[in-house]
Amino acid sequence: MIAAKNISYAYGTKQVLDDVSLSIEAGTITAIIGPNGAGKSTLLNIMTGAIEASSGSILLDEKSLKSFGAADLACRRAVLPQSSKLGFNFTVREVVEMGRMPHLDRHEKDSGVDIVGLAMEATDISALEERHYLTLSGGERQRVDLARVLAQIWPDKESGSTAYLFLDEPTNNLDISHQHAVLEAGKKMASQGLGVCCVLHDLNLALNYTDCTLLLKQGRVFAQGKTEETMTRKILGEVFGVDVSVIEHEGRKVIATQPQENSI
Ligand SMILES: Nc1ncnc2c1ncn2[C@@H]1O[C@H](COP(=O)(O)OP(=O)(O)OP(=O)(O)O)[C@@H](O)[C@H]1O
Repeated sequence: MIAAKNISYAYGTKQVLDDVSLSIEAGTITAIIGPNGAGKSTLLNIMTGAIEASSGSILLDEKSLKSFGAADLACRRAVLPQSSKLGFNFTVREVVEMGRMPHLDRHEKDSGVDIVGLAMEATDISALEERHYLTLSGGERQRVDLARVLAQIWPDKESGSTAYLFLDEPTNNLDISHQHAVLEAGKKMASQGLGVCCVLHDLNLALNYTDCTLLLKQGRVFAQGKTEETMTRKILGEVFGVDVSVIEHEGRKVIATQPQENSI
């Protein structure tokens, strides 16, 4: 389990997280949702060790995240940031291969499994393998970045330890079919034992694909628990200031929204 315990954080004098706790369990997919500026990305950055909390702690298998070296941590958790910072013109395969770099000096046994190829298949980019990353569209780049982080923590039965996947708005720039494909890939990784945590703005994707949800409002936990129990008309209405209906349609739950008067 990776757990954030009583996390608070301020940028200078601006308090953006206040006493937030969240556990990501192996085999589950968790959504972090909330309005713009609620602190979702900041929480993700703290949980992955990119920034340090002002107070509180992050525990990975009950040990402080700070006690893990960079190489060990890279094999235990992968992070898809909101936007890629890759500036060099590598090919798609080279970018995805970068995800395997943390494993190279761990004397990884050559199992004959082409993890890079599998990660490309999972994100539907195999046909782009030889293309140069900087020539791709925004959505294609997003899928290549996802393949790179999937390759980084691809389920490995022999390692014996759980890995965690953190995705910050992974459906940005993606068409509807690839949005579902990304969440399917996340669910599949969870079903293979990983713990997955995604910041999502699309409430329908969160409702239909995730097991647990944390709703943040102005840096505080407004609600958390099983997705079907937290993503209710009342709670979503209070968090987002919109009128929400949760309806069943052909076996799926659908969230329909309309603005409340003076909602912003
Ligand atoms: N480097 C920074 N310096 C100062 N304030 C920051 C910095 N980064 C983020 N903030 C502020 O912290 C608050 C939380 O930001 P954060 O990016 O965590 O929100 P978010 O919930 O992920 O928002 P969004 O849905 O818009 O991506 C916002 O008010 C933001 O303006």
